[in-house]
Amino acid sequence: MTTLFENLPLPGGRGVTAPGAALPGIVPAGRDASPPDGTEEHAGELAGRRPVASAREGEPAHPGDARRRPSPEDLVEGLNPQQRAAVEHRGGPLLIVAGAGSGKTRVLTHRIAHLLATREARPGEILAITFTNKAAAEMRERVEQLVGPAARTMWVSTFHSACVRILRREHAALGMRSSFSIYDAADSQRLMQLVCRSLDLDPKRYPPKAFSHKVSDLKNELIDAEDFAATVSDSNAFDQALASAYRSYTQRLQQAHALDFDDLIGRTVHLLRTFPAIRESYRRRFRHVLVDEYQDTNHAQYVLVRELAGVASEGWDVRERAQADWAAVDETSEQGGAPGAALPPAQLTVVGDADQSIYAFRGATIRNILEFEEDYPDARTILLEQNYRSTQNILNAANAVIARNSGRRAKNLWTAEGAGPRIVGYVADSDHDESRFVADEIDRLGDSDGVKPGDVAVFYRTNAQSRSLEEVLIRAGIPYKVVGGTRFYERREIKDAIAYLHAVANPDDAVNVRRILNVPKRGLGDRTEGQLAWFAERERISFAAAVERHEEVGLPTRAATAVARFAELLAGLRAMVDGGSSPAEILDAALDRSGYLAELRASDDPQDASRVENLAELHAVAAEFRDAAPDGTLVDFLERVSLVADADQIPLDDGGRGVVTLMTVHTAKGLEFPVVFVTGLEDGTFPHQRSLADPEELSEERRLAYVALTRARQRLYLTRAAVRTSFGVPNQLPASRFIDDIPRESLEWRREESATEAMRRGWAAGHGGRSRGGDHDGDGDFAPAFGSGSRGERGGTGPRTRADGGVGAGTGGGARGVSERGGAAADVPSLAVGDRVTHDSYGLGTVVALEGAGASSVAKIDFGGAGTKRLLLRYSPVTKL
Ligand SMILES: Nc1ncnc2c1ncn2[C@@H]1O[C@H](COP(=O)(O)OP(=O)(O)OP(=O)(O)O)[C@@H](O)[C@H]1O
Ligand SMILES: [Mg+2]
Repeated sequence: MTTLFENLPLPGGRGVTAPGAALPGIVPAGRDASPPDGTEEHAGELAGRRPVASAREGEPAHPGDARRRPSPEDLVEGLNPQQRAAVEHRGGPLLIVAGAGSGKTRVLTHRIAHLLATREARPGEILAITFTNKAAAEMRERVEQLVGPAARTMWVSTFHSACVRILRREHAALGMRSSFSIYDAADSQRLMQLVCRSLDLDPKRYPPKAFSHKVSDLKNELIDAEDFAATVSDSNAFDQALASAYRSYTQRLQQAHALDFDDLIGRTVHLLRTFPAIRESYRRRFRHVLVDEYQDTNHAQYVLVRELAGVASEGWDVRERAQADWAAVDETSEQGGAPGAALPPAQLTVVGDADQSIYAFRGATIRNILEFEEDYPDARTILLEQNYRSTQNILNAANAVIARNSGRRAKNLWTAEGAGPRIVGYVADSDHDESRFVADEIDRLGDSDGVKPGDVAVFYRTNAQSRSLEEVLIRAGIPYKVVGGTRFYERREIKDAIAYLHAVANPDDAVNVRRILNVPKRGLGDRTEGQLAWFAERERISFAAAVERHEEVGLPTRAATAVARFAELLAGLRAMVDGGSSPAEILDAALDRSGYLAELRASDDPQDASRVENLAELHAVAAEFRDAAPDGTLVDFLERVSLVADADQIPLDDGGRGVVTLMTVHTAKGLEFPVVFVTGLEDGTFPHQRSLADPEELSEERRLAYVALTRARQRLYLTRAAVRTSFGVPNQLPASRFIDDIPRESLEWRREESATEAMRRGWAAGHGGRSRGGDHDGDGDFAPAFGSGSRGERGGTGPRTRADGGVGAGTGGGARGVSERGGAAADVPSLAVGDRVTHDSYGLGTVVALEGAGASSVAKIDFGGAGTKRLLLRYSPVTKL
């Protein structure tokens, strides 16, 4: 078969490239071998249930797999006594709490293998939950290595993937289509925007984005629109607006046959709570529920686990549990799974580390781990204290940083690895200088110690920090990969292409149909869209149905013709679905027949060329899907791409040397690397600016720092920039308070800002500063003044220029706060929000926000037609009117 992309080299020269290529952890819906609902295989499972030892006799051997299966004894070999106890524990719920790198994930994997090797469980009875699809694939692979291909029928997945699987099976009970769409965060924000617009809400007072977050928080607490509306007081205008937006948002999702990410969990909880027979069937199926990274579960996920596993009534005798388990299962199977049958709870194993809870902003609550014992009174808790990942110096640093959080269980991680090299600290002049140090050091380690790029990870607090690292790595010729950032699936062309597929798979998906109505341009503007939307509302039909019935809408001729062609296009693509075409073929047809690809190809904008490449990459993902799942439907494919988490973009090993991984600390959870650079260790960067005044947020930042430091196995670098440019504005930031906590003897400064340097810089700022007059908007960059200028000048070649008059009185000595020395503050116009100003190039504007003080004051100014700009006032020709 020929494809549209035949003549295009695929990016990276490989058949399938990293984004989405691995897409592990999700099996296409309906393709799972073992339905949980008491039919077919499952019924057989129950009927064939015999005492433990003979349970698997009838299982087919795996020809061609001649490796000796490890014995249960092999599986606990090399584990320490606590790890071993955790692997061998049977009966009541088990909580494993332990610091980073103590083998929690390893214990979970070995525990699964052990249950299988002792024949106490069949693979189909195991549900293991991990935090990312990548972690799921890794765990499945490791179990497979240990016990062979039987592992394939286990459910190892993320919460979201497991819920999608359940919902696709049980959709009928909830009155949903099995082909429901899944809206990611961007989709749901778009929908919220539409909702707010149609409710005529002033976006300044009621920002749709904030509403999206609030709705997500409510859903994580399992509070639906009606529940919420009932709690809102008449006098609270904000909450009232939120309540109506929430209600309308919920309706729109339903009309679109779509679920957002939070719904995946919430609807599954609702399903299990509302239909006892369905709940029982899953409880009968999953006799072992294991959850990794339990500290990051939110309330909805917590309830989900409880619903799936069940809770023992008080006084349940743990020792009798195993026996009762079999008896009860036999009983229920005879009753055909009647609700209310006395089924003992599944064996629940959760592992986590309260010190690594870093998702409070998504509603994760440490409470789930701290109070596990209260919630599960017969739970056993096992602590692991030996760390197998890092050197003692790294652990000393991590222990010291986390020790300052209050209200935690003290832990004392130790390692038999020895002290290892000391942690290296580096104070750079600027963010570019910092990046350069990282690149130089990676090079040096390669030459002197044979460290491969794939051994190295560079972490930062926020995605925006990756850009200067990228620039420097590209120049240094060091292969790297950014995980997160502008994610592949968030690129415009990829979202457009996927919107086409959604529109084809699910005609009721209004958001996606509307997204592509005029993409590529068909001369269908807001007016036509509005007319169609209005018609849909009046007729109580979907937007796509309105497109089909366009003749009745009363559109002007030109628009009518264009809409007719659009309707034809969608109908043709839908016919391909019915005709059994693969997602890859449908994708090709959509991009071809719509003219989307042709338009990009005809363009001479270089960005459009890379868009074509990205689409080729998406085609490669679809083609790979076709090869892996020849019967996979369009819905299956969309499900797979919707659920790719950031952490799944970590590249596959490239020719054995790998590539440097750049990622945020959040994404790094659970991973480990021989060499780790933690960059941007400044108060205001990491810890994040907005956490500085809030003790709870600061505690979370501290946990984040603990996660960052504990990813390192052998070498750890901590770097900071004395001046960091963010959003085009240079800021002078003091050292991160986390650095101060690290024991001196574990840390060696490769370059520390000396007092003389600080003084010299003070002199430079006072006497040799840049002339005034430049301006900087949010998209601009200070690189000419800072980045490239300071690059390569390390070692102090003369005075350096500074835009920010504040200098280092405190930067080396640990004093906090931005100094305002330098005499420039007087030049800064004093502004207030709402002031009218004039700017030499942008004209008239209104101040909408202010940040910083004195020489580092930044104003956000709305210049109407010229857009909203963020300006460093000291360098901007702004005059107050
Ligand atoms: N008993 C052991 N013997 C040898 N290596 C071990 C042992 N236990 C764990 N390890 C190794 O230590 C490293 C850390 O283990 P693992 O990733 O399971 O820790 P973790 O507690 O899950 O960490 P995190 O909190 O970061 O998720 C891994 O490389 C693992 O293979
Ligand atoms: Mg782990």
